[in-house]
Amino acid sequence: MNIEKLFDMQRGLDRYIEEGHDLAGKNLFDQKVLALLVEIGELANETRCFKFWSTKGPSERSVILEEFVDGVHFILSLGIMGGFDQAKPSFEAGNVDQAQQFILVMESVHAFHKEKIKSNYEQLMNRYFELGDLLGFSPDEVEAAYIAKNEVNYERQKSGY
Ligand SMILES: O=c1ccn([C@H]2C[C@H](O)[C@@H](COP(=O)(O)OP(=O)(O)OP(=O)(O)O)O2)c(=O)[nH]1
Repeated sequence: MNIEKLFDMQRGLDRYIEEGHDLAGKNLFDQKVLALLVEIGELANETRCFKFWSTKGPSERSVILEEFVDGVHFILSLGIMGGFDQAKPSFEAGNVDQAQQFILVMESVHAFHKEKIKSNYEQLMNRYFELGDLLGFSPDEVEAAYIAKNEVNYERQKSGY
């Protein structure tokens, strides 16, 4: 995965969205942190990994991957805002299950929100990409899905979404 390229694409999209909504220069940190938490919740819902009370299976892989890369967008965006866009993720998950990894990711979001420092950002990025590994996505698949969704995001902005 070419993470520098994804940071560049994210920078362009963020600028485009902010200019289009007259938000240039506005501090959107809290909104982006909440957006990321919501995306993580939506992702967990699609995997159904915590629904021990149900026999229904997860959503289609492509649906889960698209939710996953929505979160990638907000993680990159937060890294750009904080000046941490040199970060490089690790991809290998530890010995935890999906539900545990979701909780680790959410804890990292809160830690980064409390203290906007490089080590907290790196932990968040690593844990999120490790979650992708646990969900069965390769770095190249994540990159391709990110690029596709980035394009969709431009189209949605252009169509007044
Ligand atoms: O400053 C921003 C704001 C948004 N996005 C992207 C991230 C994500 O890929 C998408 C927002 O998520 P989604 O497509 O789920 O939008 P929604 O408004 O929640 O969609 P829906 O109404 O379909 O649930 O916009 C950015 O990259 N930068």
